[in-house]
Amino acid sequence: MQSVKINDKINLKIKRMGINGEGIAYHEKLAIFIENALPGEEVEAIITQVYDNRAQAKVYKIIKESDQRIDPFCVVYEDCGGCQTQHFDYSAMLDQKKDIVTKSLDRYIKKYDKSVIQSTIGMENPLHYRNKAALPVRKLYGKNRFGMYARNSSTFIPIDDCLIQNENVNIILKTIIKLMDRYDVNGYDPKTKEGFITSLIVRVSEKLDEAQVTFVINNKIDIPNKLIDELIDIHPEIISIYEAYNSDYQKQGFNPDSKTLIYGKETITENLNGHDFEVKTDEFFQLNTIQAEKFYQQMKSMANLNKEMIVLDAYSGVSPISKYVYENVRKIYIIKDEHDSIDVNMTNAYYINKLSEIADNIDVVFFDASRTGLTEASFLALSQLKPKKIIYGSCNPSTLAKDLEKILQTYELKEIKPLDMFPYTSLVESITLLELKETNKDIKN
Ligand SMILES: C[S@@+](CC[C@H](N)C(=O)[O-])C[C@H]1O[C@@H](n2cnc3c(N)ncnc32)[C@H](O)[C@@H]1O
Repeated sequence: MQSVKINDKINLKIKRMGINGEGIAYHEKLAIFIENALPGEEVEAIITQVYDNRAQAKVYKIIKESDQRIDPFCVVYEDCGGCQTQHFDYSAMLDQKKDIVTKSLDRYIKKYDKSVIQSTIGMENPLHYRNKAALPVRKLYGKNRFGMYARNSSTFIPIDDCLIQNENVNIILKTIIKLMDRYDVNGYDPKTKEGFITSLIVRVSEKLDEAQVTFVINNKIDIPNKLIDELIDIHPEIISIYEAYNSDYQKQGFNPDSKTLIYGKETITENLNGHDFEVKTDEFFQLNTIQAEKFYQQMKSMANLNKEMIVLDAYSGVSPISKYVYENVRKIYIIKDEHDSIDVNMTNAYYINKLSEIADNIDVVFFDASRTGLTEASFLALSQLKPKKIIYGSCNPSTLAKDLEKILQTYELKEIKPLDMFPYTSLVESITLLELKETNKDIKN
């Protein structure tokens, strides 16, 4: 039996922020997650859900307000699920991101030196940073609209603009919607089941001013040529247009095999610190161009490379890490996903599918895994290759901490640098430096 039940009203002191941006308080040792409450605040909260090990609540009244509470800058912030921390001072949020990393490690790792966790690398101007939007489209009251989903729900919230998206992404989205109205190409209407465009994906390259558009449809149709012609006439920077299929209008994304190029090139080019990247619509590319440059530079500098070293880029994607480091090392092994294209310019790069293809001692392994953390193959790589250093780029402090619990049996934790890749959200990116313990070096030799 829990100490609270649904609809109970209780006073709570918020101790810290959770990984989804909620305030966390304790009531008779039960953790309660309170949406929109900030660390340091005292609130009267209404319990909305009770689970075995936690409860959820919403703020009924703020009794003591945090000095760091600010007015959100977006009119749909309360409804939209895109941002979670617009009501919190930006620099205070950078401190919270460091704290989120610390609390995640505390859960999994018994003893470590907390001073290894550095301050969060933030943005000078944290607006308009997203270089890509993938937004649902609906026909509402006779008009096409793009929008977002409400927090924790599939309710469509129409928007006209988004202050965290690149400004040209907003402008292109608005042009497409206007042309959809003009040419009677309609967003899906779940009530009438009419219309067929379920979402729009717009990606821009900020350095080279190119743009890519993907129409996601739930029915095989052809987007009229006159719509495409007018779109590229208004926006000559759009050099790549795809159509892709997804039968479930509530799900983001699409089946990569269903995509068809309907105009221009397969890729757009972005440049980070002098390195060009060709990106297809379904390929991973960091969403925040300014922070991506800092992220890769940081990974490189933490590795402290020299021309004698042999390194491994284990989750390479379009190979940003390899491009940043290949000129500073003797040889680089790159593990690619089957769909990723190979860059022929890196003459000391060896593309491999399996670890058994590595014929050298590896000095440094770069991991830049997905949110789910390292795969079994990565742990196998560590136990077989025993690299002297690991540079682990993570976008999820929970899976990072879980992985570190295992890695720290043989490696020493030297440094963690959180980085704000997604301002005004609770997401935390970080880079961790680990070094092989002396005792394990002996075993290898
Ligand atoms: C966070 S992204 C990083 C990609 C790249 N390092 C970058 O910075 O753009 C993770 C990448 O890991 C790839 N990936 C996921 N699971 C993988 C696996 N089992 N083997 C190889 N690559 C994988 C994904 O395709 C994706 O490109």
